[in-house]
Amino acid sequence: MKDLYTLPKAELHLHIEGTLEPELAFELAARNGLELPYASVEELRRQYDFEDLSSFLELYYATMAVLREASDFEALTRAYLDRAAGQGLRHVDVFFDPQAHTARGVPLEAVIDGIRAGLDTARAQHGITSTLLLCFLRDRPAAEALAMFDALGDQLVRIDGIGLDSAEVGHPPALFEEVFARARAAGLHVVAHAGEEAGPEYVREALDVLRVERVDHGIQCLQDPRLVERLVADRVPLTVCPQSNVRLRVVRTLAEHPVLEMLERGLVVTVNSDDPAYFGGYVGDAFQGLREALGLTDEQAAALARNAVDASFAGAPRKREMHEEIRAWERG
Ligand SMILES: Nc1ncnc2[nH]cnc12
Ligand SMILES: [Zn+2]
Repeated sequence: MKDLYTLPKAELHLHIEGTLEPELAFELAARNGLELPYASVEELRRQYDFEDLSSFLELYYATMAVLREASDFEALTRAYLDRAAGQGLRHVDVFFDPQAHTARGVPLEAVIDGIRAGLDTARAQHGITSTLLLCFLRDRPAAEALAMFDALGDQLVRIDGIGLDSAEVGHPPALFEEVFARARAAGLHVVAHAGEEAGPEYVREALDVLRVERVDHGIQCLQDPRLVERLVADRVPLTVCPQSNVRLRVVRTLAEHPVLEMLERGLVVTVNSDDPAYFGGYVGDAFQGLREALGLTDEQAAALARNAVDASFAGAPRKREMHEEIRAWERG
C-alpha cells in the first residue's frame, strides 16, 4: 500500500479559523494583550470534547477572538499551509467567517489582507494554489449577510466565492436566497453547508434555492434515496469531513462512517478536514484515518483525490497538473 500522506490532494472544506492550534492561540493572545480563559495550552485542548456542532461553535468563536491584526490572520494561514504542505496538499479552497471578526471590530480588509498574504506565501514556498470563500453565518440575520455583501466594495474582487456555515438546525438555506442570487450574478462561486446535522430537505433547498455548485457535508442525504439518485445523476460534489462528523457526534465512530459507501454508490465524494486544529488532524490524517478505520485502498484514495481536483475551484490548467501528479503517485 502507498503512503497516503504523499498522495497529491485538494482540500475543499477548510475553515481557516478552525486551523487555530492552542499554541498559536496563546501566542496571539499574548501578542495582543488578551487573556484566554484557560491556564494553559493543555487546558484549552482538554475542552475539545464536543457534544454537537453548537458546543464546538461556542469554543471556536471564543478562541478566534485572539485574531485581531492582519499579521495574526497571516500567521494563522501560513501555519495551516506549512502543515498541510507536509501532508500532500496541492490546492485548497479556503473558508473564512468575516462576520465573526467584524462583529469584534476587526476590519474586513485586515482579515482578507492577512489571509491573502498567507496564501501568496504558500504559493511561492510550497506551490500550493488556493481560492478564498467568504462564509455567511446562518445563525445571524440574512439582512446582515446582505449588508455585508453590498458593502464589499474593493474587497469583492479579492474573494472567489461565498459559503454558508455555523449552527445549521433552524437556519435553513432558503433564508439566504437573495445574497446567494447576488453573489451568483457577480460571478462568484457558491457553496453551502447542508445536511451536516439537519436533514435532506436542507440539501435540497441548497440546490434548488441557493443553486450551490457543491454541498458541504451533505451526509444526511443518505436518509433520502431519491436525493441520493439526484446527487449522483447531477454529479454534485459533497465535501465530506469524517473526523468532524465523529467529533461532533453526527456519526458514532470512524469505522461506522458512510464515506466509502457513498463513494461506491457513485456520489462525488471528497474528503476534507473542516476544522483540523479541533477535530484531530489535517487532510492527510483524514485519509490515513479512513485507511485505519475502514481499510481505504490506494484506488479509493486516488478516486477521492481525483474527485477533489475536479470539484475544486482551481483553473483548468492547474487541474490537469494535479491529475498528472495523482497518476504519478499511482504509478510510483
Ligand atoms: N463543521 C462546521 N459546520 C458549520 N459551521 C462551521 N464553522 C466551522 N466549522 C463548521
Ligand atoms: Zn465546515
